[in-house]
Amino acid sequence: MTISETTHARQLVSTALAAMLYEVSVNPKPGLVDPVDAGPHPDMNVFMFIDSAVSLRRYFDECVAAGEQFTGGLTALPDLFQTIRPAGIEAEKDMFGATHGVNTHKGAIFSLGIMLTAAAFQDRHPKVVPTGNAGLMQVIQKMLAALIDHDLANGDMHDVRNLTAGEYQYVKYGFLGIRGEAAAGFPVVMNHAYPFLARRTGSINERLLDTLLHILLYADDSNLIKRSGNPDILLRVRQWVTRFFELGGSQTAEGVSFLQKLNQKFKQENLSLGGSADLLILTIFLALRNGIIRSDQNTN
Ligand SMILES: CC(C)(COP(=O)(O)OP(=O)(O)OC[C@H]1O[C@@H](n2cnc3c(N)ncnc32)[C@H](O[C@H]2O[C@H](COP(=O)(O)OP(=O)(O)OP(=O)(O)O)[C@@H](O)[C@H]2O)[C@@H]1O)[C@@H](O)C(=O)NCCC(=O)NCCS
Ligand SMILES: Nc1ncnc2[nH]cnc12
Repeated sequence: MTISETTHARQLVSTALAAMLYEVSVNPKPGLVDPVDAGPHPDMNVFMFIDSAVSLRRYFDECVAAGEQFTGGLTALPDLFQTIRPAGIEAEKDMFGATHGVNTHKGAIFSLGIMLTAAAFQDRHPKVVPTGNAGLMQVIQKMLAALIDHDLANGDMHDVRNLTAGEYQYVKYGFLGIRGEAAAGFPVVMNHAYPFLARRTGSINERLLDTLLHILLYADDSNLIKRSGNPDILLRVRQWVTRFFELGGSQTAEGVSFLQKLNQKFKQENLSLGGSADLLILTIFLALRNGIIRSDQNTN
C-alpha cells in the first residue's frame, strides 16, 4: 500500500488527529481526562493524550490509503476491513509506546480507523456511494458485515478469565459494545450525536460538552459498565444527564455547576466514560469534515 500524498488524503488524516485533540481539550468533562482535570484516570493527563494522538499519524495514513486504493466493489467491503485490522493492531503498539503502557485510545484506534477508511472509500466512489453521513454509514455497515459473527458469536468465550470487558459483557448480558455500535454504522453518532451538535448553539466547548452528555443518553459504554460492575449505571447516568439539560446544559451557570458536581461524583465512584469519549471523537471528525464546527466561528 502506498501512502497517499494528495491534499485530500492529508486533510482526512489531519481531521482525524484534530478530532482527537478537540475531544481531550473539551472541559469540564465528567469521567474523562481534560486539560484541567484527569478525572477518574490518575495514570493519564492531557499531554499523554497529545502524544497518543500524534503517534497514530502513520496508522491514519494507512487507513486513508487503504480506503482510497481499495479496488473491490461494495460487496467486497469486508475485505477492506480485513486490510486495516492488522494496521490497527500495530497502531495499538505505537499508542502504548507513546504513553508508556497506558490505554488512552484503544477504542478510538478501532472506531476512528474504520470511519476514516470508510470516508476515504466514499470520497473515491461518488457514483456508487451516496454523499454525506448516510452514505458513510452504509459503507461502514458493509465493511463490518462479518464482525459480530467473527469476534463475538463465533468467538472463543469459554475462559472468562481471558475475556476483555466488551467480550465479558457480551457473554454475561448480551451487550454488543463497541463492535455492535461499529457494525451498525455508529448509529449513536449518526442518528443522535451529530444532528444534536449540528443544531446546538454556543461556543465550541459548550456545544461539544452538551454533545458528550447527549451521547450518554444512548451509548452502552463498556468502560462505564466495567468500572461500575453493574449495567444499571447506564440508567443512573441518564437520570443525571436529564437533570443537566433541565438546568439548561453548559450554557447556564446552574448547568455548569451541576457538571462540576458530576465530575466529583465520577471521580468518587471511579466511573470512566472512555467509550463515550470515542463516540464524541467520531462526531467531531464528521463535524469538522462537514464544516459543522469551525474554530474561526467559536461564537457565544
Ligand atoms: C475490537 C477492539 C475494540 C477490541 O475490543 P476489546 O474486546 O479488546 O475491548 P472492549 O472492552 O470491547 O472495548 C474496547 C474500547 O472501546 C471503547 N468503547 C467502549 N464502549 C464503547 C461504545 N459503546 N461505543 C464505542 N466505543 C466504545 C472504549 O475505549 C475507550 O476507553 C479506553 C479508556 O478508558 P479506561 O476506563 O481508562 O479503560 P481501561 O484501559 O480499561 O482502564 P481501567 O478501567 O482498567 O483503568 C480507551 O481505549 C478509549 O479508546 C473501550 O475500552 C479492537 O481493539 C480490536 O480489534 N483490537 C485488535 C484485536 C482483535 O482483533 N480483537 C478481536 C478478537 S479476534
Ligand atoms: N479524554 C479521555 N479521557 C479518558 N479516556 C478517553 N478515551 C478517549 N478520550 C478520553
